[in-house]
This record gives sequence, C-alpha cells and structure tokens, in this order.
Amino acid sequence: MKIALIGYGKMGKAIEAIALERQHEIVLKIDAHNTDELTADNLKKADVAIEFTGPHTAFDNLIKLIRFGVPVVSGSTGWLERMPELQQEIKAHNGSFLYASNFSIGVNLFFELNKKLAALMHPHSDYKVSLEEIHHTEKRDAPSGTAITLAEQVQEVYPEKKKWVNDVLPAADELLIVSKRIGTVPGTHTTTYSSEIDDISITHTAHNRKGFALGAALAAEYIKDKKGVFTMKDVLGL
Ligand SMILES: NC(=O)C1=CN([C@@H]2O[C@H](COP(=O)(O)OP(=O)(O)OC[C@H]3O[C@@H](n4cnc5c(N)ncnc54)[C@H](OP(=O)(O)O)[C@@H]3O)[C@@H](O)[C@H]2O)C=CC1
Ligand SMILES: O=C(O)C1=N[C@H](C(=O)O)C[C@H](O)C1
Repeated sequence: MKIALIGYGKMGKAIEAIALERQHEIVLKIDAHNTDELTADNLKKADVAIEFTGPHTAFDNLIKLIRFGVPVVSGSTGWLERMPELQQEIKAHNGSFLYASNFSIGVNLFFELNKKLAALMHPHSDYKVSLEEIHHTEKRDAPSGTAITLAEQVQEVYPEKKKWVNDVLPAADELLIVSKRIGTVPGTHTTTYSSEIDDISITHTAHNRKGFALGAALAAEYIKDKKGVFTMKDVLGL
C-alpha cells in the first residue's frame, strides 16, 4: 500500500517505522516546512493518507485531503468541534475517513471497559467519578482527545454530569478531567470512582507510541478500498 504521511513528527515517524515493517511504501511526507507539497497531484500517488499534525492544522489538511479524493486516517486531536463540517464534505465527495482519538488496540479495549465500569458504578452514588490523563510536555492540547472520549462515555451513563471540565474544581453536575504534563510520558489515562470507603480505578498506560502507530496502520489497511466514515470499532470488530 502506498501511504502519504501528513505530519512527520513523533507520530508520523512512528507510523513510518511500522508501515515499512508491514511492507508498505511511504510516497509522500508533509510537515510544516513543505505544506505547499500537499497537492492533488502529489496525493494521486497514494492509496491512503495518514494525518497526525495537531489541533490547529488538522481540519484544513483533512478538508484538502477529502477534496483530493484520497482515503484518510486521522489521529490529530483538539479540532473535533469541526467534525460536522468535515462530515458534510466527506458526504459531498463520497469520501473515506477514519478518525480515532486513540488508535491503540489496548485503549480501544479500555474504552469498552470504561463503558462497562460506568454502567456498574452508576447505581452506587457514594462513588464520585473523575478522570486523569498524563502526557509529555510537548503536547499542545488539554485535556487529551482520549480523555474526552472517556469522559463522553461516562456522561452517556451519567446524564447528570452535564459537561466535563478540565483542571478546575467541578460543580456537582460537572465531570472533572485532570491533565498532567510530565517529561516524555507517551499517554496514561485513568478513570477513578472514589468513595469514603475505597477507590476503584482503571488505567491504561502506553509504554511507547508503537500501539498508536500500529492501530493507524491497521486503520489505513482497513479503509483503503472502502467509502464512508469508520471508527476503530469497525477495524477491530468490537
Ligand atoms: N489518535 C492517536 O492515537 C494519537 C494522536 N496523537 C495526536 O496526533 C497529533 C500529532 O502528535 P505528534 O506526532 O506527537 O506531534 P508532533 O508535534 O511531534 O508532530 C506534528 C507534525 O505535524 C507537522 N505539521 C505542523 N503543521 C503542519 C501542517 N500545516 N501541515 C502538515 N504538517 C504539519 C509538524 O511539522 P514540524 O515538525 O515541521 O513542525 C510535525 O511534523 C496531536 O494532535 C496528538 O494529540 C498523538 C498520538 C496518538
Ligand atoms: O499527543 C499525544 O501524544 C497523544 N495524543 C492522543 C490524545 O490526545 O488522546 C492520544 C495519545 O494519548 C497520545
């Protein structure tokens, strides 16, 4: 498979390594220094584009890629309020798109656990729910996209939590997400239910970026010849 990497930073490089191991070819690499090479002609060489740039650049890149007609996998976080606009564009161009706030298989299993644990805990009102995420100091957005997904899953089960809040004292109808930035931590997410008597926590700890990169490669292989909007649940059959 011929892959265009849009974003060639920590994730772009991790994806390149896994893609080469899986016998794919990288036909285009775009970073902040050669954005003028993000053209329809250059994208014709690729079977799929994998976009990991960041919160401020993702949406414009994704709109272009969809208009160029290339299937797109994106993991950029911090732009999701514009997803409805992108979805319209995907529909208008009969495009192919797969987004995940976290591509690792472990985190996608963790998402399923998170939903199940929330359902178990909700009847037990002594336990107060909260979330924590820890990432490296280069991370631009807070809370992490993964933490937002976890919070939204909890909110589905706890409709009394009207919104999530980040790093402030929460009101009774707010769900707290604590964000910490420490060294080179690849990504740690915890959901905790805390009572006066005891705490129950589930944690996913990424040891490196290989899991995110492998998930993105699997997603690209899955989407290559499909049309529509997909998620990691489709890829992993969850
Ligand atoms: N969904 C998931 O599983 C995961 C998602 N992420 C998310 O992916 C995003 C990127 O993370 P990460 O790789 O760590 O970040 P980095 O900062 O390491 O890399 C970002 C890359 O994007 C490039 N870039 C900046 N602006 C543009 C632009 N306009 N067009 C093309 N490329 C551009 C940068 O170029 P330059 O180096 O020249 O500045 C750099 O190569 C973040 O939003 C992060 O949260 C991260 C890990 C997993
Ligand atoms: O920026 C990162 O590094 C990561 N970003 C994603 C997020 O915001 O959830 C996924 C992963 O935790 C690493």
